[in-house]
Formats: sequence, structure tokens, C-alpha cells
Amino acid sequence: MPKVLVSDTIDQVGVDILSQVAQVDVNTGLSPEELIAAIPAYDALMIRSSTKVTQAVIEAGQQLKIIGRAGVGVDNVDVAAATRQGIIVVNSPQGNTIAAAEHALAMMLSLSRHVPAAAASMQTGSWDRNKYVGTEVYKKTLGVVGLGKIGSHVATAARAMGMKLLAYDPFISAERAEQLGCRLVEMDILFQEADYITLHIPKTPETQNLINATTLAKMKPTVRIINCARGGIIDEVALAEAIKAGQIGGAALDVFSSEPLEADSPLRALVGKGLVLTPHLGASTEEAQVNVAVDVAEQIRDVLLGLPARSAVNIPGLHPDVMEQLRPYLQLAEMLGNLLSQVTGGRIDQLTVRLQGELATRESQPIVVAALKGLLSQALRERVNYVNAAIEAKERGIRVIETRDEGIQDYTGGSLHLTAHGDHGEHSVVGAVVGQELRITSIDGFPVNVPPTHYMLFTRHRDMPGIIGKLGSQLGSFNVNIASMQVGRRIVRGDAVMVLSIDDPLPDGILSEITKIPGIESAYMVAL
Ligand SMILES: NC(=O)C1=CN([C@@H]2O[C@H](COP(=O)(O)OP(=O)(O)OC[C@H]3O[C@@H](n4cnc5c(N)ncnc54)[C@H](O)[C@@H]3O)[C@@H](O)[C@H]2O)C=CC1
Ligand SMILES: O=C(O)CCC(=O)C(=O)O
Repeated sequence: MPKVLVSDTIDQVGVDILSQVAQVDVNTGLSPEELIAAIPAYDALMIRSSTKVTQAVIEAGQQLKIIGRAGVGVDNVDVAAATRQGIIVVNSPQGNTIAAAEHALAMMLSLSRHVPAAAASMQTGSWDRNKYVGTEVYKKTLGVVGLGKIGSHVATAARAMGMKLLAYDPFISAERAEQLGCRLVEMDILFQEADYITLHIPKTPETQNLINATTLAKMKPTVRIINCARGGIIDEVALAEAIKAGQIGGAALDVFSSEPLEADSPLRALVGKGLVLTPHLGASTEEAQVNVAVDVAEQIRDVLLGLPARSAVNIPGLHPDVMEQLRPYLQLAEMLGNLLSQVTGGRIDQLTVRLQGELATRESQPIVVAALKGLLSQALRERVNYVNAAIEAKERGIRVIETRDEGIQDYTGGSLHLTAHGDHGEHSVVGAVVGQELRITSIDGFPVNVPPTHYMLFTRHRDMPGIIGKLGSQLGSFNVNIASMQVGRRIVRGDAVMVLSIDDPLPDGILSEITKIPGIESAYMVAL
């Protein structure tokens, strides 16, 4: 019988489901060393947010087939290490949506009516009705940062309370925002105009310290900020300073840069003085805990029985035979989708997927889904998977058009053409599988033939003498090593593209220097 380790507290219903097919050991509060020592005996691991599934844990788990996260965020799992080791990581993308949204609303109302401080004062025997006069949320402006599942529910409820809604989400269409009664605005406008700001975004390199001393300075002096998303999106030191200085009205935090929050954290001293804190309770409702436990335990059970998982964050949930045949094309589609989102930049409202040659005879739906997964991966990171990519795209107002042309035989196996239409016009990328290798064969209509690499630099320029040398020198002066370089042009001395594979990410400031080179119109880095 397979063995499952449950290392965080989950609802008993999850344990019962797992027990149908496995020996289940519930062992919470293990130290990292204890977990590494225990994990080799297990086929599956089920966790919430406390257990940190590091590379060391994964490498020790030589029998592990699946890691189940009873919740949304898999930032406590080294998904890349699990993927490398062929371990499926599953989550519950929606099981705690309502719980987290309701907690954010509870935090907003707690702030506006001083509920925690007033309740604590009652315990001390006081009866202070003047000190705790609050403000109404009715007719106030709520700025929702991140209009995904939780942000949308918060917006719907806040609208029903008579609030005016602003939203910032670079990956959502204005139509979707409008359906939710939100005015989609740039982030600075939201910061300047909102009376309340609520964060519902993943923690990514782009969102880390999004709320910092500079952005706080743009906000109203009465603004109240709610973070029930992830610690680290707010610079806690800057926030504490702003509250102490009376620069903002207050904040309510459920999540922290380091959890559990240190007992001597300076944030604790501000509780009751403009700050409301809860110990990561967003998902802690009876209903949500049942939802996520059932959702994830069922997936672990299914995978242990040899069936596909419905919400895998790192592998497609397809039949194994179809998977095997399509694997290189799924990788191609995902890579091209990711590339296209970075080439296009900003909001996309239409994706055209064109299968050409032999590829046009294959099952297209998984390829379209893979392209969408890649397209959305910049916005949603590990939250987008093969199961939810189409729904996520629809919710973001992205129209998908699929076309086929069996007649054109450009590459053995065929080629895949993706075209996106969005805020910054229309852009396209084309690729093929050559042997077993992925190739990018065209960008915005310019023919190239490059294998994708982790970091790539793209330029649009005039095809003219000296430009390649100048770019090479510029990169050299910033100590950037070029692994390979290719120019694509349609006519001699006309418009052209340059594609460079580089060993490391570009240092700050270099792109603006590159665009100062005469003849180079634009330059951007892509990370695949
Ligand atoms: N406190 C708690 O216990 C819980 C916290 N969470 C957290 O809540 C957050 C939101 O979760 P969901 O709504 O389920 O995710 P979601 O994936 O449905 O929505 C996230 C939204 O953020 C947007 N986004 C991504 N990068 C952005 C950026 N740089 N600026 C603005 N918007 C950006 C995406 O387009 C997407 O619409 C996640 O961080 C999740 O981990 C989720 C459940 C419980
Ligand atoms: O398991 C929990 O309570 C944390 C939930 C959470 O943060 C998430 O699902 O992303």
C-alpha cells in the first residue's frame, strides 16, 4: 500500500479520502531535518502553508510521486525541483477563494470601525464610545490590486456595499473589469484615488515590495491598506514608518514577509494604533478547509491510482499516450505563448493559434491550452495550469481563434504560429520542433532560427553596418556574455530583428543604453 505523509493540519475529510488507497501518517510540526529524514518512506506528501518543501526535501523524497498543497499558493514548494524529479505538484486553485475574500472584507471593516481595538478595550472594563468613532465604506473608493478569483469576489461584495471600485491588473481586460463594476486604471491612479487598497496578487519579482516608501507617498493620508495575499508585497518597515508618522490611515495584514511573524516584530507594537494583524487566517474557515482538503486529497488518491490530476501546477492533466506524442509540441506551444506575452507586453485581448503542416492533423486542443498556459504564465505563474488555462484566459477577456492549414509543409512535423492582439498592437511568433529540439523560426514576421534559451535579448533595428558591433561593445561594457546571436531581416537595409542568447539577466539600465544606439528602435529582454 502506498504511504502518504500529511505534515500540516488538514481537515479529517482529506485524511479519510487518502485512507481509501494509502497508509496515511499525520505528523505535523516536523523540523526541516525531521522532514528530510522521514520523507524517503513516502509516495505522497500533503501540506498547507507551514511545511517548506525545499529542494533538499524533494531530493530526499526518492519515492515521491505527488505533493498536494491544500490551498492556492505553492510558494512553499520548490516546484522547479519537483518538476525536475518528475513529482506532480497539485493545489486547490479555488477551494479557499471565498474564505480569503471574506477575510479581506472583514479586515477592511475592522479597520474602518476599529473593531479589534474596541473589542480589546471591552476586556479591560472600559466603555469608550468616543475613541472608536469609525468611517463608513459606503461611497468610498476601493482599489483592488489583482482582479483574479479573490479580487473579483471582493469587488463584487464591495460594490454591493455601495463602494466605488478601481482595479489595477495588467492582465485583465477592461471588459472583464467593467463586468465587475470596476474602472481599470494604472497603478498610480489607484494609489492616488483609493480610500482603501486591497491586494490580491501573487508574490513575484514584479510585485515584491510593490507597496514601499515611494508608493505610500502617493496615497491619500487617510488610505487604509489590506494585504491578505502574500507577505513581501508590502515593505513592512516602510509601512510601519508611514503608520507611525500618520502618513496613512492604517493597514490590516494577514500575511508577512517571514512567517510566523517574529514575537518581537516592530509591527506588533502598532496593533491598535492603526494596524490590524491576523496570523495568516485568510483560508481558515471550516468550509474552505473542507474544500481544499477534499480537492487535494482526491487528486493525490487519483494519482496514486494511476489517474491524471485535475489541478497539477507542473504537468498537463492529459491521457499519458496523448501526452507522450504531443510532449514536444506542448513544450513548443508553452514556450511560444510565454515568448509572445513578453514580445507583446501589456494586456492581450486575442490569441490566434495556427497549426500548419503535419501539426494541423494532430489533436489541437491541448496545444491551444499549452499556448494559453505559456501566455498567462507571466501573469499567473504557478497558478495557471493545463486545467485552468482556458478558463483563466476567458475570464481575462482573451478571445482564442484556432486555424489550421495542412497544405503548407514548411517543417517536418509542421509549425505553430501564435499571434496576439493587445494594447500594444499585433505581434506574432512562430516555432517548430526540429529533431527533438524546439526552434523559434519567426518573430513579428522576421525569419530567424534560434533554439529558446533561458535569457534572450531582442531588438528591432535598421539593418545597417556597424550596429551589431556597437551592440556587442555595449553588452561587453556591462559584462554581459553573449552565447549566440542571429539577425532576421526581410530586405537588405530594411527593418530587422536581432536575437541574442545571453548567459545572465541584463543588469539594470542597460536597455535604455542599448536603445540610444543609432538605428536600434527597441530592445527588450525575455526570460523563458
Ligand atoms: N491569506 C490567505 O490565506 C490566502 C492568500 N491567497 C493569496 O491571494 C492571492 C490571490 O489569489 P487568487 O485570487 O486565487 O489568484 P488569481 O491567480 O486568481 O489572481 C491573481 C491576479 O493577480 C494579477 N496579477 C499578477 N501580477 C500582477 C501585477 N504585477 N499587478 C497587478 N495584478 C497582477 C493576475 O492577472 C490575476 O488576475 C495569491 O497571492 C494567493 O496566494 C490565497 C488564498 C488564501
Ligand atoms: O493553508 C493556509 O491556511 C494558507 C492559504 C494560502 O495562503 C493559500 O492558499 O495561498
